[in-house]
Amino acid sequence: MRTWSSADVPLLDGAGPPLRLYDTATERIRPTAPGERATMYVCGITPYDATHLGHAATYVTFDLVHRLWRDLGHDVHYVQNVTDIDEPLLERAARDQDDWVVLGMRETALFREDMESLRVLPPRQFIGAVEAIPEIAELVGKLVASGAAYRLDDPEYPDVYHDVSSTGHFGYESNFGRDEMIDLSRNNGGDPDRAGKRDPLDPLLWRMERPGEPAWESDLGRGRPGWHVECAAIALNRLGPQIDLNGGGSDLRFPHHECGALHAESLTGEHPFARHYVHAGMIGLDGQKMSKSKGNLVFVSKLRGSGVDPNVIRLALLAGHYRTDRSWTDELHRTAQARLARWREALTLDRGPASDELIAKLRTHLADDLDTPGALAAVDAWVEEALTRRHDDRFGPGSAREAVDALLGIEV
Ligand SMILES: Nc1ncnc2c1ncn2[C@@H]1O[C@H](COS(=O)(=O)NC(=O)[C@@H](N)CS)[C@@H](O)[C@H]1O
Ligand SMILES: [Zn+2]
Repeated sequence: MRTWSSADVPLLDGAGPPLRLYDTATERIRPTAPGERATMYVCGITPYDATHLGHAATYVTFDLVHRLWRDLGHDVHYVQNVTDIDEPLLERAARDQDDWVVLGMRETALFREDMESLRVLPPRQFIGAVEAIPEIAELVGKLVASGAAYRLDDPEYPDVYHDVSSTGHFGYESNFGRDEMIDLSRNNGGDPDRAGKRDPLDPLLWRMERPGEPAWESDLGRGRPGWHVECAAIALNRLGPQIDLNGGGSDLRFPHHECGALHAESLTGEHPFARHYVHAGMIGLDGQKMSKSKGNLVFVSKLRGSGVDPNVIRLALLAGHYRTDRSWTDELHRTAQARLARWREALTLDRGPASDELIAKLRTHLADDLDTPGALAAVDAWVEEALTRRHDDRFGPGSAREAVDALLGIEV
């Protein structure tokens, strides 16, 4: 699937400290120690109701990781999927008498536009679940052959499930207790109550064809893949058996990333699948999580259509820490608007304070688990200095502007 076009990223002199991030599995902030090549798999959208501000906040978060790893000189291999076949998509298409393929394409096109406007750098590969079905089916076939996966003895729909005991590590990624996992599975597309499963938590790998549902030929029989295995296959086949970072919003902590790790580790025998599992907090609207089911969505495209500068949207989302559940409010929007205007005034001066201290502070704050509040405050301080006292460093404003662009993705 076509990815989107990239904003230019200014190259800055020098380098900052290694990027340290909170890892859900080890429950600690640890250095991300990628080699020359840094590998990152971030779960993409299910293409309907795209792109709301929750999606935007999560993709901007991982854009910061992408930009920081580049600033540290790594070759970043970033892969993202599109879940262009799944229950929720089929349901939405049915509700709107839409063709599910057309709906997916339309929303994916809008998502690309929104990502470009927010200056989110594109993944190197942007892969749809449908186009990946052959490789997903192949992975499931290997799990069946290894005995880690099994067929339900349901004569009508002998679906294929993954035995969660097959790696001996199930639960390490999310650190949730069993009851909580059962609950989350039930509320996030799982089927813990289905009769015949070895363990209620066993995730679906392959769903045999149901009347009226899209289905694809495979050695497993006509059907379609489960949700989690699509991300395991797409990541493994492009990034290798172990990756530096598997990311998404915190609602993917369980079951999605736990089951993805199960599928990957069961196939490769390598543990952990990802050295960092990174989860971004939920964006709400006036205190309620922004979600498709609640219908309280604020769309990037609507804000853009009403003349809001995407840099304002990005700056507003950066004002809170990425792991904090937070709300989009008018106050947040207005504050970002004023902040961007003030930054623009100072960063376009032809003389101002020197920038090297600011650049060092930006790198240090962002390397500390993406401390964007600290980073924005550092820019505020430089801007105040530039607008209230005389400085005559000819290169200060220009190089500060390049750093704000390269590291925060904000273009003034
Ligand atoms: N309110 C929200 N705040 C922050 N992130 C959100 C919010 N809602 C969804 N997300 C994140 O946005 C990304 C896309 O969400 S999604 O469209 O529902 N799609 C999926 O979760 C799957 N296609 C992942 S394979 C996910 O990382 C999800 O965790
Ligand atoms: Zn995913």
